Amino acid sequence: MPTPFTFINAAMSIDGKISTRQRRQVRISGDVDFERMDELRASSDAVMVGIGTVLADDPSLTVKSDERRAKRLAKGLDENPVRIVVDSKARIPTNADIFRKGAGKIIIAVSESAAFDRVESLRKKAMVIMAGGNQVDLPELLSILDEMGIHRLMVEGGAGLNWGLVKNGLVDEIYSFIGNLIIGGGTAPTLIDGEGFDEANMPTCSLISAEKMEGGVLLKWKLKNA
Ligand SMILES: NC(=O)C1=CN([C@@H]2O[C@H](COP(=O)(O)OP(=O)(O)OC[C@H]3O[C@@H](n4cnc5c(N)ncnc54)[C@H](O)[C@@H]3O)[C@@H](O)[C@H]2O)C=CC1
Ligand SMILES: Nc1nc(O)c(N)c(N[C@@H]2O[C@H](COP(=O)(O)O)[C@@H](O)[C@H]2O)n1
Repeated sequence: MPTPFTFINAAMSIDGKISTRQRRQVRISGDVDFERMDELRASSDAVMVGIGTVLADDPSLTVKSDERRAKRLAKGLDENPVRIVVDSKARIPTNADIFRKGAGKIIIAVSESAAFDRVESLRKKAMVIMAGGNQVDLPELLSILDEMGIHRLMVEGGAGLNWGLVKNGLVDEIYSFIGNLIIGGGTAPTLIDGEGFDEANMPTCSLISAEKMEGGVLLKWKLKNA
């Protein structure tokens, strides 16, 4: 089944953490990296995050630049890409910023384990896609998205969703900005968490580019099996 071209974009510390041990957001990127991220959002059909990121950071996932939103409108697109939250148990608060800020389509992907009344209240706010039994079935979700015309998918974390996608071989490229700080903490989320790969199954990548940026470095990787 075809799936979209899917890339993860994230910012991490020197030691590979993407937030603090309390899951508090850290400003790792500088203005240049935030502009690059905004351009990636504007050029994508959809932007996806996990429910952990929504509960921790309450992102709006909107395109921030007026000019980029205007360019999308001029092309006949919505001003924001489709915003997608992977939320097996339909835990997203109905007053989350994603519902309150920015125009455009919103998709909440849930599983059969989500409570019926939660799903019904979300249907008033967004399109709901049900895929999977206990957890969202990511291969099924991505093939549904592809059928819907979403062919370029930007994933903005967090650590658990990144793992689920990489584990299932659904990621084509990973872009990570490594900022010049150390967060530390054995329980702080890293770029990819989950249970981890056995040595025999670890995916390998080829380096697309390495660029010095704002005291840090932007690495772009292509997954070899993609
Ligand atoms: N520095 C950066 O670039 C970014 C940092 N973050 C940070 O990441 C942290 C959130 O990461 P996590 O807690 O790991 O949450 P997450 O955003 O990765 O969401 C994980 C949740 O997604 C749901 N899910 C449903 N189906 C799944 C599947 N098949 N596979 C995996 N997950 C599935 C599960 O409920 C799971 O707990 C926050 O602290 C946030 O600040 C998030 C985005 C970007
Ligand atoms: N790329 C990047 N750099 C950082 O330094 C960050 N702290 C984050 N965090 C993620 O950015 C998203 C913010 O979205 P909105 O501005 O609310 O649209 C959110 O997903 C954070 O986790 N990213």
